[in-house]
Amino acid sequence: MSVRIRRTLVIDTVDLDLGPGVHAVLGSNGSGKTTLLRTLATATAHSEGTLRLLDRDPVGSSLREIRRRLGYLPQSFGLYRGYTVREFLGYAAWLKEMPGRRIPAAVEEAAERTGLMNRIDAKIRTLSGGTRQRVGIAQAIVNEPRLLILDEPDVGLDAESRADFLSLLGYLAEASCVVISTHMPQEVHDAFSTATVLDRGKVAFHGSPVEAAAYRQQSAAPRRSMRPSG
Ligand SMILES: Nc1ncnc2c1ncn2[C@@H]1O[C@H](COP(=O)(O)OP(=O)(O)OP(=O)(O)O)[C@@H](O)[C@H]1O
Repeated sequence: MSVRIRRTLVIDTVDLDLGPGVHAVLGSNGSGKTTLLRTLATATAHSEGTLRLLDRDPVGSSLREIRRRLGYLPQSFGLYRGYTVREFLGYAAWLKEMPGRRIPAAVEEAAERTGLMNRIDAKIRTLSGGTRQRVGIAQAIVNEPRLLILDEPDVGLDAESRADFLSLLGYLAEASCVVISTHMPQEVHDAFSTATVLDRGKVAFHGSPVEAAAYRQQSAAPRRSMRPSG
């Protein structure tokens, strides 16, 4: 499938089949990572080819069904600063059309999994940047999504929070397809299921994260040798 924004072909004939697991989308700035993730999250429509999400075409009532089972953390997102964490997560669950009786337990579970229980009744405006990022992750997982799209979720997380986050990803990926755009170090990618490297909107590489690292090193090499010496 391809995605055009205005007239520009931003995603060019990307052909991927992703199942349960953690799938990294890598590439330099402007390569199309955010656009691909927005398309998988149904925030941007694809313009050519076919897109199937959770075995459905993202149109009409199927689109609504996909969104119920989708979690999305955009690169930058708005938080209701006057809400408490509990209120905000409850609102996110309501937007996902979760049954009202299930929402309180789902909110606490998402807060527990993201280490937010001790701040669950704090107003969002009082939270640090890293804690707000955890709220962003919590809102993405509150409905136990089967498709989870995370655009640079580790931004602002300290080393301990990142380690917790990676074990959370491992747990979620047992049953769900997790697609993550990240600038995390290579050794972290090695635990992921696949890595896709985008280059100007095309898939330049798709395979194991270890092979992706070798590919990226190789493709970066000529550029390094072009640096002026001295
Ligand atoms: N709304 C838009 N209008 C015009 N061009 C856009 C728009 N959104 C994205 N683009 C262009 O599409 C290309 C891919 O952008 P995208 O944000 O998807 O890349 P990215 O790989 O996520 O970059 P980064 O790592 O900097 O976040 C860029 O050239 C960008 O300028």
